[in-house]
Amino acid sequence: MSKVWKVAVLGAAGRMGSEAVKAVNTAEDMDLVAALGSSDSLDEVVESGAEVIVDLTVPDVTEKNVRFAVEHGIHAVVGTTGWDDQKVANLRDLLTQHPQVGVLIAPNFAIGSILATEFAAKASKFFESVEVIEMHHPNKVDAPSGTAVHTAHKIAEAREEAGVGASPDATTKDEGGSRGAVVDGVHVHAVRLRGLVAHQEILLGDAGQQLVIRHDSFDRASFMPGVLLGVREVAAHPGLTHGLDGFLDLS
Ligand SMILES: NC(=O)C1=CN([C@@H]2O[C@H](COP(=O)(O)OP(=O)(O)OC[C@H]3O[C@@H](n4cnc5c(N)ncnc54)[C@H](OP(=O)(O)O)[C@@H]3O)[C@@H](O)[C@H]2O)C=CC1
Ligand SMILES: O=C(O)C1=N[C@H](C(=O)O)C[C@H](O)C1
Repeated sequence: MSKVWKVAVLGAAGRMGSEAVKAVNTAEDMDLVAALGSSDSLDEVVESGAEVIVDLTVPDVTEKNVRFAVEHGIHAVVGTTGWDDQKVANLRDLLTQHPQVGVLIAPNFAIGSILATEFAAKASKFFESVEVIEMHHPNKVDAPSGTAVHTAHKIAEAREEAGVGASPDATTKDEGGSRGAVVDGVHVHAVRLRGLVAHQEILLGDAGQQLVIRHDSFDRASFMPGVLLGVREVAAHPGLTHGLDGFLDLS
């Protein structure tokens, strides 16, 4: 009999959380021991004997939830957005005091999205210009998306390593932020539209040519294999892993 993971889902009544509850309940190597909403106490996680939490809550509370888990020796798989540099640095500090605990922060659990980000970062040193467009359902509370921020970061890293300069841009007058947010020097545009789930395009331009790398999540089912992989792997990776690509062989 293989290991059966005791899992607590936080944000269990939400769009992602409710899918995760179904996915964990369907996985033979997992046992859903707690499903928490916003009015439940985190003490339930400890009382349930959970070995791993899956955090799919809201940007304002995810840091508190993850800190609680780490302080109680519980691993964490985190899909919630809002992990800025300061929060990530604080978490790294905390994990040094709990070296046996693993935390995965996954800006996106969908394999296609992870590959799109990877391909875009690889391609970006060959093109003078690069911009990101993320498109989501209108109930999303944060912009730009965590995936777009992560993608911009990876692109910026790859271009810096290759010695590629900033994308050319003659704009001197931008009425109302028409050129979007600038994340690590990469312009990021956010669309919110009824009917959408989660979509991203990376536009790469050079003299006389354009490459567009696009990923679409049409259903939240697309995220579930990644969530389950995270639960199965996180304990084997103590410390912080930022991006599910850390658990995949993309070489
Ligand atoms: N990494 C990935 O692949 C993906 C990540 N996401 C991210 O996941 C997060 C959740 O998205 P989504 O499901 O659409 O959002 P929802 O608003 O549908 O769900 C959030 C849930 O969290 C609950 N919640 C709020 N505070 C707490 C708390 N303190 N403890 C427990 N539960 C709490 C809310 O409950 P209540 O209604 O009672 O307030 C709600 O049910 C977002 O940050 C989103 O960007 C989304 C899709 C994919
Ligand atoms: O809120 C969402 O829906 C999503 N959030 C994540 C993000 O901000 O990148 C992941 C995915 O894009 C869906």
